[in-house]
Amino acid sequence: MISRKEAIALGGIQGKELDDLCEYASQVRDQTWGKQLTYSRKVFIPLTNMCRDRCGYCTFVKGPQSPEAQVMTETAVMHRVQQGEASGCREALFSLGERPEKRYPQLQHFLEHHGFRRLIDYLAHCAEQVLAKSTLLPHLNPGTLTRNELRQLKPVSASMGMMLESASQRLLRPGQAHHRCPDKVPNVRLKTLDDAGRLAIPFTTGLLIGIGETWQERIEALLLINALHQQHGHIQEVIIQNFRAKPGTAMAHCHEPDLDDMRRTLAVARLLLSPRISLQAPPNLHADYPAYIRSGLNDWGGISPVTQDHINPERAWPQIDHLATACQAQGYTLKQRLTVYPDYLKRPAFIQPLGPKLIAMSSQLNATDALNPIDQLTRGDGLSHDPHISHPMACTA
Ligand SMILES: O=c1nc2n(C[C@H](O)[C@H](O)[C@H](O)CO)c3cc(O)ccc3cc-2c(=O)[nH]1
Ligand SMILES: C[C@H]1O[C@@H](n2cnc3c(N)ncnc32)[C@H](O)[C@@H]1O
Ligand code: MET
Ligand code: SF4
Repeated sequence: MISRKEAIALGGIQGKELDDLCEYASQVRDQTWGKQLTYSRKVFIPLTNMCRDRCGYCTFVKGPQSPEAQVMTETAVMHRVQQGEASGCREALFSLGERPEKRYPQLQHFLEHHGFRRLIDYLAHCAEQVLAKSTLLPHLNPGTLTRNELRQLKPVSASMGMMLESASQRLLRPGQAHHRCPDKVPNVRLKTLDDAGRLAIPFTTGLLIGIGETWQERIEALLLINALHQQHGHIQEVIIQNFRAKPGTAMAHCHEPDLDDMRRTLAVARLLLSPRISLQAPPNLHADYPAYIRSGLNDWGGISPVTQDHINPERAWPQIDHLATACQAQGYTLKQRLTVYPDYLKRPAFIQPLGPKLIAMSSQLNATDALNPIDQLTRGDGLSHDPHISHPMACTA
């Protein structure tokens, strides 16, 4: 483990020095997580892609005038969930725009038409339906939430998440990634993380790397996350996600972080964060699995046999057997996990009221895993033209 001062001094290291740092981070990972890497088999549910923010890197967001703007109906949600069940998924990842109903009357009308006041109420309802009618566990990623909203969502989810992205205030200035994004104000996001801890919600957070933050700001963000975890014990995983530049966004021409930058950041994250916080990087946003494994991560996050990564739709998921082979070549097995990590199953406050269901699913997963460790995953999605996904205008008649 390293100090803040040491971490800051590691910015820019390369070559042998960087190799040694990564080796140290890998040893620390191995001591806690052993020779096993994990992933969660999931379906992606983009409940709506409308959002009141406009992050400079985001292609997910669509304005109501766009033909791609959508709100998923409950039928569409359940259809996708059933496809996920049939493909061995255990997680329904709800990821959506932030408070779009505050900006767009079309969305308000959709909600009223279906008997809901706020988008969060509709999200809670859909998650409840998933729990009642399927074996998938909801993981909710709707962005910033008040303590009351978190309290409302906890009983209908196994875990929740929200990327801190960055703790840099600078990124709110004109020309920066979070200009005019009220939900990306670092103190607002840190408050959500703190409230989630007070309510004992197993929580995922992380940093988006390469959106204009400095190395020192990255370190400060990791330390803030770790401090909240030391207070509440609720940060189950930290995602280190590399920014990908996308055509049509404000940041289309910005530099993407290079492999050394990601290795350095993963290794320092492993050495700064509490060892029991899972360290995750998505496998579909880069090409070098061995280098990532050798930088100290222990988890690949959610991977879907059914749906695209709707945040990065141009980046296909790897086939699980391919990923498993890459892990094996480095001396690691690949294991499916639930959206909530095993540590929390021993802590009743974190799994109320779903505890018995989660514990049963965890044992069942371990039993199946012993029989059938690797399944084939198909590429792509084929759902982008899902007839059940409605244009909001079509629903507000
Ligand atoms: O497919 C994706 N899954 C994303 N996930 C899902 C994640 O990989 C899994 O659902 C969790 O690992 C479940 O524990 C996120 C979850 C969060 O709580 C916060 C941010 C993300 C970001 C992404 C993402 O960009 N793409
Ligand atoms: C769901 C998460 O996806 C991430 N996200 C959004 N846009 C991009 C991009 N261009 N590249 C990589 N990650 C992105 C953000 O961190 C968001 O919180
Ligand atoms: N809008 C939320 C956020 O940025 C959820 C992920 S992006 C679709 O945190
Ligand atoms: S990243 Fe999330 S908050 Fe930002 S514009 Fe996209 S959907 Fe909205």
